[in-house]
Amino acid sequence: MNTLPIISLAQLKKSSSPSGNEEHKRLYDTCLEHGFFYLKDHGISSELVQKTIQASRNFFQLPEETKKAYSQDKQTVYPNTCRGYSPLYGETLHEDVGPDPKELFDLGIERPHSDQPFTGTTLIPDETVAPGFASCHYQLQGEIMSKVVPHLLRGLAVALGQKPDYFDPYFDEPILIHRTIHYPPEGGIAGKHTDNGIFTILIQEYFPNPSLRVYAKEAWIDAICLEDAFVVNLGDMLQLWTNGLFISTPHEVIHTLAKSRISIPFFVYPNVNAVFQPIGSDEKINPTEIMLKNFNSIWVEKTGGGRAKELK
Ligand SMILES: O=C(O)CCC(=O)C(=O)O
Ligand SMILES: [Fe+2]
Repeated sequence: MNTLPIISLAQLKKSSSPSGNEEHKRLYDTCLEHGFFYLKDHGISSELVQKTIQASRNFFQLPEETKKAYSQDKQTVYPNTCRGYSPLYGETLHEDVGPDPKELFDLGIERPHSDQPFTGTTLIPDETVAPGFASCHYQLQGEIMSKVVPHLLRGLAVALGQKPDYFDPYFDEPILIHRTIHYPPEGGIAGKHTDNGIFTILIQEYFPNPSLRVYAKEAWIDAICLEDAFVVNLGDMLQLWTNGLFISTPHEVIHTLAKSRISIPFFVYPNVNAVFQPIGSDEKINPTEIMLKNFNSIWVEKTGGGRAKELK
């Protein structure tokens, strides 16, 4: 059966040599060929993951008017479509599929408001309204951003033949879209798309049958659930940064099971005012401009996410 590769974060962290180890070589090949992999040995407890999935499930079971008190239009961060609750048929990831039957809540890294996009606080239900929702999510976010993201960035830098700290200056205050999604039973969908950022760390609720599938090596591959492993997929911005070497892979969710499904993707982007030059080019790229265009395409024009327009 065609499956996605498994990469060990602990092995990536072990390397003492500047050119990396066998795991970095496997990561390099994986990023070239699949752009999608499982990440194991990430150091985040499954108890915290399970608690956060359950807290999400409880939030989505609240009455619609309770959830709508935290809608995107109540949020104060610019653009307000990057935070808060979006009901069923809110997001369009592929124009032909149309608005997705799924509901979601977006969090970010809590920072004081500024005139920069994607920067500020989230209006999120407190413990009395949704017990454990904010607290579990922010604890998980803290762990993902300290135990996983910096080490994965370093692993990718070494795999690319760069110094381990190559990406560090661009990610000291990264932008994060931290999302939890609820797919209804027998018909939850996320339309075909690519992710727009550097990479996405995806936690999917465990089910014996897969709902996420990935188009790699000219075939659709099921991203089956592997217990205790996260899914990582590379985004368009890393594809651009590496001049097309590392690939951002199309994927979609078709959830047909009788129980609804929770997933928790963390979409990682560089600092809001970062400017990077794709490897081997003089071009200067502002990631925030790319992000704003993507948000406009998804939420305003409703023409899809990432490179969805190229995917028929
Ligand atoms: O829910 C999933 O498994 C994947 C969701 C996804 O690809 C996305 O929101 O970008
Ligand atoms: Fe995605």
